[in-house]
Amino acid sequence: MTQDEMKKNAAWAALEYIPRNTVVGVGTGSTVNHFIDALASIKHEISGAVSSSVQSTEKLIALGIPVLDLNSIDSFSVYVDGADEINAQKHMIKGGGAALTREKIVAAVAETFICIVDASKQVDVLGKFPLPVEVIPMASRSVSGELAKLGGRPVLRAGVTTDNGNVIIDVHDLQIIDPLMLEQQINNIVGVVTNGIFAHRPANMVLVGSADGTKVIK
Ligand SMILES: O=C(CO)[C@H](O)[C@H](O)COP(=O)(O)O
Repeated sequence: MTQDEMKKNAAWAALEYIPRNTVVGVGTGSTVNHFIDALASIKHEISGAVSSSVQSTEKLIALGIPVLDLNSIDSFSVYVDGADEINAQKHMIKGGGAALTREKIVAAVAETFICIVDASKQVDVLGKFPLPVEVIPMASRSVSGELAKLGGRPVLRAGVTTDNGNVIIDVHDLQIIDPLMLEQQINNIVGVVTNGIFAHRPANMVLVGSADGTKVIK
């Protein structure tokens, strides 16, 4: 079974956890693209979606799923998104698709975060995947200097501008022993919008697609 088939299995398994007649929070990425296909199969049973990126919004609309403004709702029950890495505490690294800030905003409003991944995303210690940090463009040099002081190797992601008009700095060679502390520490650097550690808002449930089926971790 290919990695993409495992992603697809995890994504379709998420349908079982979508309450009907509610708004659904939708993340970004190739796993989520499968989830949007799955969501389209029950589009008449949901009230619409809130989206974490222009990319997901375009796909949702193309498949006939109404996209609501996050500011038009107080809260919603379920947010479904992928991850680049996830540990046993359900802390994640996200932002491989450069959508981390909107993903964190939408996830913050959701009651439940369901993370959909293939088995390769499960790790003991976060940090092998370079940590994405969204940065205001004029601060990229100063922020890189501060990130280097934390022990990482910052690399500006070439040719990428986020949906918010910012740049992404990927921090290589980090061993993230304390995700809660590092998430806060990086967010305190002036010029950082947010970073891709999701520890203060971990997943509540993980659906792991593998060759042996989809495992549910609650
Ligand atoms: O955080 C993300 C986008 O910003 C994605 O969830 C993450 O990169 C995983 O992507 P994929 O499902 O394509 O493996």
